[in-house]
Amino acid sequence: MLPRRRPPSGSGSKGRHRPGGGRFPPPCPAMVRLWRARSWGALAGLRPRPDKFGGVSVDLAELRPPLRLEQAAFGRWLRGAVARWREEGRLAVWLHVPILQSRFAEAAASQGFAFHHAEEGSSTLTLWLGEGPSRLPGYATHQLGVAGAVLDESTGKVLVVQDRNKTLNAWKFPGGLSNPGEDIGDTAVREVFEETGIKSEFKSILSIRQQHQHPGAFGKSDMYIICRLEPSSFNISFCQQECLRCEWMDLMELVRTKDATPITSNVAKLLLYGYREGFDKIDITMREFPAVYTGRFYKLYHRELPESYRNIT
Ligand SMILES: NC(=O)C1=CN([C@@H]2O[C@H](COP(=O)(O)OP(=O)(O)OC[C@H]3O[C@@H](n4cnc5c(N)ncnc54)[C@H](O)[C@@H]3O)[C@@H](O)[C@H]2O)C=CC1
Ligand SMILES: [Mg+2]
Repeated sequence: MLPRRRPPSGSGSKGRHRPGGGRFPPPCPAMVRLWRARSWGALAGLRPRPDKFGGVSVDLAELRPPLRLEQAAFGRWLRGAVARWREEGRLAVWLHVPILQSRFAEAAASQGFAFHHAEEGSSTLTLWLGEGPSRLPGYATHQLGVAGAVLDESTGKVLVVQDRNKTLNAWKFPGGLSNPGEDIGDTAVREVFEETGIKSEFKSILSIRQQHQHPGAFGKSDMYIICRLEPSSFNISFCQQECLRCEWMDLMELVRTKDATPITSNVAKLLLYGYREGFDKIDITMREFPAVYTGRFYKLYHRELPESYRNIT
């Protein structure tokens, strides 16, 4: 059960008597609102936090015992809190619900909240309180897959695989899904190693494909990047679970074969062009810069920029 809500001090029109006999003047409405905002949170152990966009965020992981809070009691608390935030002109409510408290998501949904996203241990629901349709940003829109076109320049051969779990056995570059927080080049190198046993180094990005409503991305959009990699080992030891075949194939043969996915054929032609005429014709290279706000570094991918242009101030 939620502890009962106490009326704010000074509620009612006359103020109240103190034990010492003195009288408080009735607090101004702003003070009452502030008090209510604090005590509504405190009552449940919650600390609703305003954000810089005019919203308020509530994390149910902060709920203090009794943990066996009834759904109905939570629903009453939420209804009152939302009414107050609406009065205050808040634009949105973000409600973070630990997975074991999911019964509260049902209570929130019945008051108009909808899922924004879910991670392993919690879900986040939102309610838009502003005018017109919600302007809240959505969650992740794409998944990212990265493959490596590993070219052995001394032989003109490129590393290709056929997936085991596909109905069509077409040649493609080894690759797979990026891990959270993983750099593009690191995904390419890792996936190539996991699937083929070949070690390699990231050189550049060759192509980016964007495909919407991708079945393998749970209906979300799929971004598929193919990188150019340089091999540093050559003995294939491929993953039997993921791959049916794996080999070093002559680049010209890959360009000509009918047994390759269209994207593989196109990128093979691009790679052949770079191999013959210079990789600077095809490479989207990477430079690293310090990020201004976070104190971290980011990677910027772009076509080669001549020194004379880089140094323009
Ligand atoms: N046109 C092309 O050459 C191809 C491009 N791609 C792109 O590559 C990326 C993904 O590469 P992958 O090699 O598929 O990823 P991946 O190398 O990370 O492997 C994903 C693994 O998850 C397994 N898997 C997928 N769905 C599953 C499910 N529902 N239940 C259990 N296991 C499941 C797969 O069998 C596979 O072993 C995507 O961006 C995709 O668009 C994938 C295949 C062909
Ligand atoms: Mg794969």
